[in-house]
Amino acid sequence: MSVLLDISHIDMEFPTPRGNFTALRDVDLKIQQGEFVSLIGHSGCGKSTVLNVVAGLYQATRGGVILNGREVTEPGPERAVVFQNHSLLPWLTAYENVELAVRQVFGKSKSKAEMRAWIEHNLALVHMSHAMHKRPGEISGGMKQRVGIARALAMQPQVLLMDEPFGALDALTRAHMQDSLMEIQAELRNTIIMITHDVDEAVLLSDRIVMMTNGPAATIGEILSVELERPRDRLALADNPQYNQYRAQVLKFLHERHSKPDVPVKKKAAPASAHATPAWTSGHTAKAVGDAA
Ligand SMILES: Nc1ncnc2c1ncn2[C@@H]1O[C@H](COP(=O)(O)OP(=O)(O)OP(=O)(O)O)[C@@H](O)[C@H]1O
Repeated sequence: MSVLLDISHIDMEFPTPRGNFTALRDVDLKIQQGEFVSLIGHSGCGKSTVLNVVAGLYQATRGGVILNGREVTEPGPERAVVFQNHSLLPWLTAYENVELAVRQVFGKSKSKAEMRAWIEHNLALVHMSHAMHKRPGEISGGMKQRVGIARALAMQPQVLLMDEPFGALDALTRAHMQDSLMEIQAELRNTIIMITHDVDEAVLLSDRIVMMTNGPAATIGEILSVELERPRDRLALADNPQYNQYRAQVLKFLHERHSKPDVPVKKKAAPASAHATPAWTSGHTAKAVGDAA
């Protein structure tokens, strides 16, 4: 396997009224084609910042990102993003929401019939064929998130970036979505970077778990390779000693070596320099974070 994505020695500083705040220091990570990588760490450590730099929404202060030999300087459809909260257009059906993205990417290269087949194929992948003509207001939260994932997949991105994609879902729906994502990844061999706070989710889904230290100047503390056979079955894994050992390793990192006292939570504002969220991102970036600044 070859390196698809090279996150090379990234520093990220944000200007604040009290001077520059260093969110990331020397984050360095090489990701292979077809790998599933999770980022885990305490709230406010800088996971979303890493993802936003890869998405091209932020420019790193130092270092950079190379995708397939080309430097990332702005957002692009080869890096589709799925955020925690879907951002479907409420007046369009599920089909039309996916169609919008497909037209942007394939409007010139696919015929109308090819586009229709492609949209239907991607909605089928996330088990949404039965509800593709419904509007977001008529479907559940999990279904909306499925449509967001279908929309991202339909762009055939080289990398799928997921920022807590299942964080807003109830436990059962979340488990279904995790299973669907594993099935899709087994079929398409997508390269995925996913932020999660959920240790079980990280171990279940990942090839590698990247554990981040607390900020300011957060960096990669440890990387755990998860060598559990695929396909993975959540019920069978519950009694698997290796699974439980991986789980314990991540918990130890988070709660012993890099524990964090509770901090007040405040809303994060997008910096003036950040690019506007483009149509190929799903959901929104503004969410509560522990502010270490
Ligand atoms: N636009 C910004 N301007 C100033 N500071 C920012 C900005 N975006 C993030 N930060 C700060 O950078 C640090 C990392 O934030 P980030 O959102 O990347 O953390 P996170 O690990 O994704 O958090 P969470 O798990 O809560 O989503 C935090 O201290 C945050 O307050």
